[in-house]
Amino acid sequence: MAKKRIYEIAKELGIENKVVVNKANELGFDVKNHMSSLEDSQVSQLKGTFNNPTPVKKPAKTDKKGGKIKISVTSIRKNEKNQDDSKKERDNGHNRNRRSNRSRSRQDQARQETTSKQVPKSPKPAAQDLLKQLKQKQRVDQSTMTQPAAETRKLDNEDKQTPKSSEQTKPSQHTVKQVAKTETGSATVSGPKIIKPSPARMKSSPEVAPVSKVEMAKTNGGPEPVKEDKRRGNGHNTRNFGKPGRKGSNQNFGGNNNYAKHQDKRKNKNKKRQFDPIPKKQPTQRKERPLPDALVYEVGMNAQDLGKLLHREPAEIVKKLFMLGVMTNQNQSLDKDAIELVAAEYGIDAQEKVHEDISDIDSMYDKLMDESKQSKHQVKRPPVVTIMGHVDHGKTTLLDRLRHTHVSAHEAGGITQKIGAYQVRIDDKPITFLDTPGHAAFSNMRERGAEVTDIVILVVAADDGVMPQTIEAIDHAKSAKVPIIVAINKMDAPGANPAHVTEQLMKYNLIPENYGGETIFVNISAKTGENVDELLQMILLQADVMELKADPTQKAIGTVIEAHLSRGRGPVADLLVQQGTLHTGDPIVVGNRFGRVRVMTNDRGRQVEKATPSMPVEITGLNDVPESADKIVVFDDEKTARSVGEQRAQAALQHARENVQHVTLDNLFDTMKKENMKEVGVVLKADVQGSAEALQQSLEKIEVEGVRVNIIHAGVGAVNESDVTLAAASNAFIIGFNVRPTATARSQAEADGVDIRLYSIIYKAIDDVKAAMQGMLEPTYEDKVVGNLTVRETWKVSKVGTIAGAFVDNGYVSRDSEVNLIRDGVVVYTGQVASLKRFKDDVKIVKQGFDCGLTIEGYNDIKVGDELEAVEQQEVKPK
Ligand SMILES: Nc1nc2c(ncn2[C@@H]2O[C@H](COP(=O)(O)OP(=O)(O)OP(=O)(O)O)[C@@H](O)[C@H]2O)c(=O)[nH]1
Repeated sequence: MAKKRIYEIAKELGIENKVVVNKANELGFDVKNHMSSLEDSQVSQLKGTFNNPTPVKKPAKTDKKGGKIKISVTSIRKNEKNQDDSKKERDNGHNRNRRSNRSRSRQDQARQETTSKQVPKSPKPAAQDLLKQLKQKQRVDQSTMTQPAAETRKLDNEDKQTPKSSEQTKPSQHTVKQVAKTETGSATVSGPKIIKPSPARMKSSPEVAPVSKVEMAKTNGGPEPVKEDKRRGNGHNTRNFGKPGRKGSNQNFGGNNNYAKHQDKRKNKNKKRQFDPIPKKQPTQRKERPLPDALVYEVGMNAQDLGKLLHREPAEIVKKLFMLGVMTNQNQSLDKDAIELVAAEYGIDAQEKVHEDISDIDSMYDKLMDESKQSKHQVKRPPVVTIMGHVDHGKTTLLDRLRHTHVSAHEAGGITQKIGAYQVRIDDKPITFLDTPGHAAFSNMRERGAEVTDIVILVVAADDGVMPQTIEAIDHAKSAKVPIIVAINKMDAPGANPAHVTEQLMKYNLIPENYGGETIFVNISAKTGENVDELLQMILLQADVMELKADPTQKAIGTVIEAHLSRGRGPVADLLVQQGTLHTGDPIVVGNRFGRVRVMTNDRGRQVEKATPSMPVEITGLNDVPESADKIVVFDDEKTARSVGEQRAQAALQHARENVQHVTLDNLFDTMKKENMKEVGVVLKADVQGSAEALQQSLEKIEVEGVRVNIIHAGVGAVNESDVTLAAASNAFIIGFNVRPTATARSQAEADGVDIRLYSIIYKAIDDVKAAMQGMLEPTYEDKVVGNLTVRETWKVSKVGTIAGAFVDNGYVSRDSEVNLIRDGVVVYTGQVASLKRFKDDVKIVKQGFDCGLTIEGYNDIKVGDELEAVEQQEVKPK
């Protein structure tokens, strides 16, 4: 048999180590401390010296006050814990607890020694009674136990009867513990106090509940009862509970019953986990959603983005890319090739999503226009007509006639609201006329990208024929590829010669049908209304040929014809709906403005709820006045419309700032006042250094009302691009003295709006700058020959004088022109044009290739063959 150490013997005897050591020494054994070991025979001898060979029952504690002895289960458990944990304590080195145990043992022993002298070695009657009660209760509990639990209990008791060391018997840790508890429990029953043996406490007491609920449940084969760990954290330091190696200082191993309970619970819990009959819930299998038909991607997406689109895990995408030779992680942006590889790997198409700039309403307009042209919902729409022609040929008269006869005649009360366009009805078919005659309006609209006109009506006066502006109108219409209907007007006039006009027009490739051409000619009188209906019919015919269609189902797009600010109604825009249908309340962006269609009025002044294609309407509800030719696009919501409008307005403002007008000598005075300038910037270039310096000194001396000249740069040589760039950036102008700008500098200056002034006399430059700063710079004018004429005929008319019948060889002559009369190469006379006529009508201007009749103020000696130079004064900038 192995040797036994003193402390083991002491433990068995329930005596303090020191006492045993002393006794061993008394017996002559070689014992130094509690760690000293003894032979088996020595142990028996030593044990024999103690009167009580069985473990000593400690005397019950006497209550100081009443002398009443209380035995608590807690105390019992504390003691058994002391016993049970002593080994653990050794290992764990919890000296503090050990010290406390030792001191407690010392006290107990001292008490025992005293008590052994005074009282018999048995528990006090009161304590015995209590124990009895306790045991009785336990028996009751035991009898109520389930059969398997009782069996377990029985087994346990059997174990108790055949005590074994914990090392030898290890059927299960729990059982060992229970056995240990049972052994020590009987020895240390007389422990400290407990007030009330609660069932919970009894449960963990070795005598009361050797079998835990867990075990009971296990034996039953049923599921473990729900753990009653409700008190967890109640009065405990829950942080450190049950964490081996992290025992907090507040954990009292020696006497903390709660800790023991907790340990039990933990063990039970672990066992429960180990033997839980309920199978663990399997992780739910993730159902894979089907792949999309196509991968609509944007360059720069990462594996996570693609995972979302493809309904796949990002890791799977990364893996796929890895297999394809693309090393990436989930967050790394992927290029087009990598994304398309992934799509191909999944066997689906890849479509790149092109980012659409919603603020680019011009592109949106074009896109919607194209879409509507492809639409299946297209229906016939009214034609949009512009009337063009030479001055005084009757455009306004025709428009007035149409408006009054064909609009007001059908509407009671006539036109109440004049808007920039109106609809005329013939046989109940509407025609939209733009109410702005002349090619200027047409070309202005075109210049801004607005092509709203379907048909041009070219008005030519039958008594005048083709005139310069007629030709211009033809050119404009042709370049816009808009078909022309010729209306030969003034058929009622005495000198009307439609055949002549037709002949003239044929030169411009406008060939009437009866001459084998395709152009429609209608002879009308805007004044009398003759054939005006026929003209309208011809417009409808032309429209039919053109198959003008639109899709009224889509969102409206249109163009502003005119806009103004109304005092009562705010910004008002006259617009033409070109495709789709515009509804009241639609959120819109118009050019750089935005809003919601508040009130919509048609060309007859009636409020309407919707406007269909080719319908001119007036709308209110915009945040500001738009410009003519601005595009209109409808948005889904007002918020987007607002943000787009604001974005566009901001961009326009930025653009305007970039194109800010630079200071020039001409605007210097105004700019100084407006911008509160303190100095005038000048870039100075001269032929020689001396001139540059002289000019610089003179200019820097100029001071007008506290404003001085600041020479930003002075140098020698031609004005070059960098001078222009510098001047543009510094809002300065350039003075060149005896130098010229280079060709590129000149064009750049024009583009940037930089003023270049060239001088060859110093004082002239200084005077000009001074005068400009004082706002007294006079513009320079120069006589310029604008046309050359040859006198072909002369008439002498009384009271009028001599009328020269002249032909304009080149350029033009106007009513404001001055003429030089040249005879045999000599300027004989210079005077103002007194009157200018074409046939019988006064005209403002006669251009190259036309005859005219003119008189010269104060000069009648005009002869056939005389040459006339038409001269006009034009403002010139020094070169
Ligand atoms: N006899 C006659 N005179 C006409 C006819 N149509 C217009 N006129 C006259 O021609 C002149 C000019 O007519 P407008 O309608 O002002 O001509 P316009 O082309 O609009 O002229 P601008 O506005 O200057 O471009 C006016 O005196 C009209 O009365 C017509 O059919 N017969």
